[in-house]
Amino acid sequence: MPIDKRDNAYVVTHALAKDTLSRIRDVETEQVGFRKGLVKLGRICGYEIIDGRMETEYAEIETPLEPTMGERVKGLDNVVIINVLRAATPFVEGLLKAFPRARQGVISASRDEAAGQDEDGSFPITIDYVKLPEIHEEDTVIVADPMLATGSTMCAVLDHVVANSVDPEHLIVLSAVSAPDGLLRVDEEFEQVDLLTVSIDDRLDDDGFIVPGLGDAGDRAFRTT
Ligand SMILES: O=P(O)(O)OC[C@H]1O[C@H](OP(=O)(O)OP(=O)(O)O)[C@H](O)[C@@H]1O
Ligand SMILES: O=c1cc[nH]c(=O)[nH]1
Ligand SMILES: [Mg+2]
Repeated sequence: MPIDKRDNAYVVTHALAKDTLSRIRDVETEQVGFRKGLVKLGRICGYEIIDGRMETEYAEIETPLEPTMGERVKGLDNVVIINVLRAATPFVEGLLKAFPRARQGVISASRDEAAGQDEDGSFPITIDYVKLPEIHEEDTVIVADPMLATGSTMCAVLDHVVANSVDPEHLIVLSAVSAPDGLLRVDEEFEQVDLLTVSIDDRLDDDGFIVPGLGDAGDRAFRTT
């Protein structure tokens, strides 16, 4: 079963997704390996979304030899991918291999870690740039961010995505690693969202980092500290 239901979220259980995540968790995996791993994970997750969330339909096709019935994925042209800068960039590169004709949106969001966490554990989020395509009823919208920790970033992002837009057919929040707190928060604030992740980790540490996690995804992918 490639996608399993766990509490309020769905988990991508493809063996290659688990293998790839284990490789990028490894502290010895340097920038290039880390970034390539995130690209690969995005591609696998894209294929799993097609398999688990989209339908196929029969279509007449003409091979060089004779007409026959084939199957086509419905709605492949109605996919919107939203890239939450910056750590989602390699993840989205992989998703685009599954959805090459996706319309794309970009939201630049970052946790203000210097300001510290509020009493409820959430971070203030700075949003610098928002550019979203028009969202239609028939769309599958995938909001991609490899890390869902406290959920502060994703909730701030979703505020922009749902504002002034119709309810799309699917609104999927896709992450590689999630903390239970973040999944709970997004689920409580946006009940229409389908939460999909490769791993639900144990907990958050005192700095709001996912444990065991993989560290700071943006820093590891962009070689900043
Ligand atoms: O669920 P949260 O507690 O909000 O944490 C998750 C967010 O934190 C990281 O981004 P960061 O702010 O480090 O920015 P970056 O992607 O530019 O590194 C990560 O990429 C998520 O966007
Ligand atoms: O564990 C975490 C939490 C937030 N952002 C990351 O990159 N990693
Ligand atoms: Mg971010």
